[in-house]
Amino acid sequence: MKKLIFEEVTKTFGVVKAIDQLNLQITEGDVYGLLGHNGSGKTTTLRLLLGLLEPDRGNISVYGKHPIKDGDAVRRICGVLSEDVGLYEPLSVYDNLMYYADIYGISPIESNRRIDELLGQFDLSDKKHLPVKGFSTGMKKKVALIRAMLHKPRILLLDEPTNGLDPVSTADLRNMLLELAQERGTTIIMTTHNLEEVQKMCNKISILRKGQNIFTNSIEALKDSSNYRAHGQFRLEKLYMDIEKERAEN
Ligand SMILES: Nc1ncnc2c1ncn2[C@@H]1O[C@H](COP(=O)(O)OP(=O)(O)OP(=O)(O)O)[C@@H](O)[C@H]1O
Repeated sequence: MKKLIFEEVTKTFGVVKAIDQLNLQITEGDVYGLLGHNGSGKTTTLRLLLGLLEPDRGNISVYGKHPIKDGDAVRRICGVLSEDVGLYEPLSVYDNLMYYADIYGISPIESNRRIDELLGQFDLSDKKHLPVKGFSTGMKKKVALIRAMLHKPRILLLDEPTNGLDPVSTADLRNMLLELAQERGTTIIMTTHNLEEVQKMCNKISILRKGQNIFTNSIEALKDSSNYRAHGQFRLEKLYMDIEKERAEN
């Protein structure tokens, strides 16, 4: 099994230590939730993984590749949904997607096939030729998700993927991502504050605090533990609150 590995990684911005001796291991096919308060280092972790930032210390390996030295190769196997969706607003959905398909080096025939397939899955087929400008937040997010998936990446990095999506779209996205992980072995790493969704979607989580990994476990193991139950059911929210409270007291 291929792995994404962070070993004792540190990244500072001036006096701010955004990532502090971070250790993380993510296995191919994991649907991995990166949790933590605002400013705990989640987005910085994703940017380091993509080679968009260089660590001050420590090692990062993405399926055996170095994000800085092998930056292009790493970014080719990654699909990214960033917090700011970054679409060209005056262009249509189709033109936005074709622009990126071309950057990814996908042939026009394959691009058209893939765009139609994904637009269908995201229930956006009838919006194909409309400019993105008038779209709702959730619709723009869907277009950005399609863009991230166009080149069938082996790793999907999703910053707050369900933010702005309605419940039906959230459930559709969850099913689509789980299918990708289970059938294609796509690794999915998501940062989110939506703990209920993490509990439904992820098989493993880490909680970051001040740039450190303060807790890692599988959802399966957590469900078996009796410590984090409310009304007899496992509640990730309870675990999160307990851990944050414990840390704040120490
Ligand atoms: N380019 C930058 N320049 C200066 N400081 C930065 C930069 N990027 C991140 N930081 C700082 O690093 C810390 C971690 O930020 P990061 O964006 O990784 O947190 P986060 O966990 O993603 O937060 P959120 O949940 O709010 O998105 C914060 O203190 C932030 O202010």
